[in-house]
Amino acid sequence: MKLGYKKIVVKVGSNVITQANGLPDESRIQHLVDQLAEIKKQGMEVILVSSGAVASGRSLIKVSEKQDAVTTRQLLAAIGQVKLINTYSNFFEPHQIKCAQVLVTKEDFRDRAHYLNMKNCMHILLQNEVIPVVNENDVVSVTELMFTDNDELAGLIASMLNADALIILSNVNGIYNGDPKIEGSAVIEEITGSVNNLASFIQTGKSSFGRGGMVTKSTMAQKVAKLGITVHIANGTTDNVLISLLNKDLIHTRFVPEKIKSGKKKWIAHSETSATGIVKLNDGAKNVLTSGKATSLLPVGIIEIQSDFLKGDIIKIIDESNHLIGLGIAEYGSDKAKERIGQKKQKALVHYDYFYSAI
Ligand SMILES: Nc1ncnc2c1ncn2[C@@H]1O[C@H](COP(=O)(O)OP(=O)(O)O)[C@@H](O)[C@H]1O
Ligand SMILES: N[C@@H](CCC(=O)OP(=O)(O)O)C(=O)O
Repeated sequence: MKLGYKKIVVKVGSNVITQANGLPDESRIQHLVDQLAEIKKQGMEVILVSSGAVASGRSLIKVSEKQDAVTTRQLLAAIGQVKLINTYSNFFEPHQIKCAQVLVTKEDFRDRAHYLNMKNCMHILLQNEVIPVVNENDVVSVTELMFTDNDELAGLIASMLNADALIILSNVNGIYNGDPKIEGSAVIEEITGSVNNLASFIQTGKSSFGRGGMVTKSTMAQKVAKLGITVHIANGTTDNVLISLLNKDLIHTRFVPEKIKSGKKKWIAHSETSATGIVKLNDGAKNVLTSGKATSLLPVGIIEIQSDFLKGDIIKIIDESNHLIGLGIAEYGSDKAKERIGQKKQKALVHYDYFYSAI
């Protein structure tokens, strides 16, 4: 295959594997499995992030209209995930490939011990030639505990496993420069760096069974590409989509990766929600820190500690206008940091190796 990746994460959206009538599209699932098996046989490590539990559940049980949305989703996902994983398992079997169910929550990425347990488990599955099939644990992840959607989850998995590429399969050919339904809109084939006006192209509506929509897909894709992982958004309903994409024979959107960041930086990049402290910098410090050079955050550039933290905590670093500059791990607590505000020749609050620039 022309794209010489060694490890890829493939995310399949609900729409790709659900028919218009809401029932699972088994022939589509089988076709995707056949392609994944082919890719694996070529020597690539494959991790699948698949949505579709709720949609599968809908085909198995009729839910009372009186039931609220949260419990309905729990019920459908709990029943549907069994069917979803069985369908994958049955389709992988003729290829002599085993798949494994990995259900995760946001909490598993926040807690470093959980994170490392999950990472070790994934490694052992891959070492044993098993394809992990990952989904959110929708039974316990409700309301604010949920991922924005499985695109966010796929981005986290790709970062955690240092994948070469993340392939997001949706029901459109990629990100269009206008409404995909309107004639004249075309697929943006390559996106480099942070494109400020990207969101303006995207309609806020989502496809019928999806959760996050294209806006969250593009935000996540830019963040993941910044960590050094190529992100592709392509149409999962196109025949042979994965094989064509990997052979550079498909029109779709590709996010060009930046320089590869370390595993620790990748974890920090996705840890904004678990940050405790908030540290405000002056413009001079902001410029140095975001210049791309290896520089640590020194107390001389700090103008305010807005929220307390302990040594080892993730802290948010903001500029004078309160915009996020980056995230880092504190080398000491906020008590010491407060004493050192604006002072020269003090130990760095965040070492360069543990700083992730969000700009
Ligand atoms: N500029 C755009 N380019 C591509 N798709 C867009 C754009 N604006 C809005 N969309 C919508 O985003 C949808 C895909 O997102 P989503 O519903 O989250 O899918 P999935 O279930 O695959 O995660 C498309 O079906 C499309 O209608
Ligand atoms: N975990 C849910 C999927 C939620 C989700 O993000 O869906 P999608 O936007 O189609 O990728 C399920 O399996 O039904």
